[in-house]
Amino acid sequence: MITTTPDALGVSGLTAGYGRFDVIHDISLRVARGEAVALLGPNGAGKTTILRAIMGMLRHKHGTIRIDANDISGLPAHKIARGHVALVPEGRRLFLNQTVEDNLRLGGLHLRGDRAATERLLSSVFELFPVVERYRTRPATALSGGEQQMVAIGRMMMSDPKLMLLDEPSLGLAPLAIQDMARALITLRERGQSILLVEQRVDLALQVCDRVYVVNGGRIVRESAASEIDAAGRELIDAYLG
Ligand SMILES: Nc1ncnc2c1ncn2[C@@H]1O[C@H](COP(=O)(O)OP(=O)(O)OP(=O)(O)O)[C@@H](O)[C@H]1O
Repeated sequence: MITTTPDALGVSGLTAGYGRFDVIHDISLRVARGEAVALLGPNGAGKTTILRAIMGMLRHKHGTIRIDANDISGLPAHKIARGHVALVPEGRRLFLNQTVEDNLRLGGLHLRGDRAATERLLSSVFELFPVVERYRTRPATALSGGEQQMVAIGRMMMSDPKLMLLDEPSLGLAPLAIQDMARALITLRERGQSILLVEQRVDLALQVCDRVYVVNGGRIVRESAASEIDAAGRELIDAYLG
């Protein structure tokens, strides 16, 4: 008997927008289990809107969203966040006056005090980001942008999600911090984490991801395996990104 593993994410025919205006149209995409996939596209293309619709933060008009074969299309955002999907939003949104550790523990609230599970997840964050462990008692505001991004990714890891969504994690970071973050994402993927990454930096997306979708004008206009993107393909993507 052939058994197929369900995709971590399957989006089909998704149309959504703000008020009466549709911003994304008939979006279909998938992230296989353990795969890292990028959404590339210019400003205003609709990438963040796709992430918001997946998270249930935005009601969609048409289409279905499946996580691990479960249809989550109608679920409210707080149910989708609970163990299904975690989002690192653009700008990170940490509680800057709280300690690094408190920010991380907030990501594990759904564990409802299960100490063993919380400590296991905290250890895996500290293993990936030793600097986060070193600064665990400091207020988040005392950390650099790159370190704060690590805390934001760590907070997402604390919810042990089936799928991680990241919205432009490289934004505003220095080149060295971007490289650190890329390495962390590659390690997460190697650990089997499924990832959907919104990026404007094509080099970062190709370094981290197995596949890319190009979004333009609210539609998917191209899909490629990262390994198949040669110089000409790269030029085409750069042209879309302006
Ligand atoms: N809350 C909102 N209300 C109305 N329109 C919105 C809202 N948020 C975004 N839009 C519009 O939806 C379109 C897509 O925006 P979106 O943020 O999804 O694009 P993006 O590809 O993520 O771009 P960026 O890289 O600039 O974040 C834009 O035209 C934007 O002006």
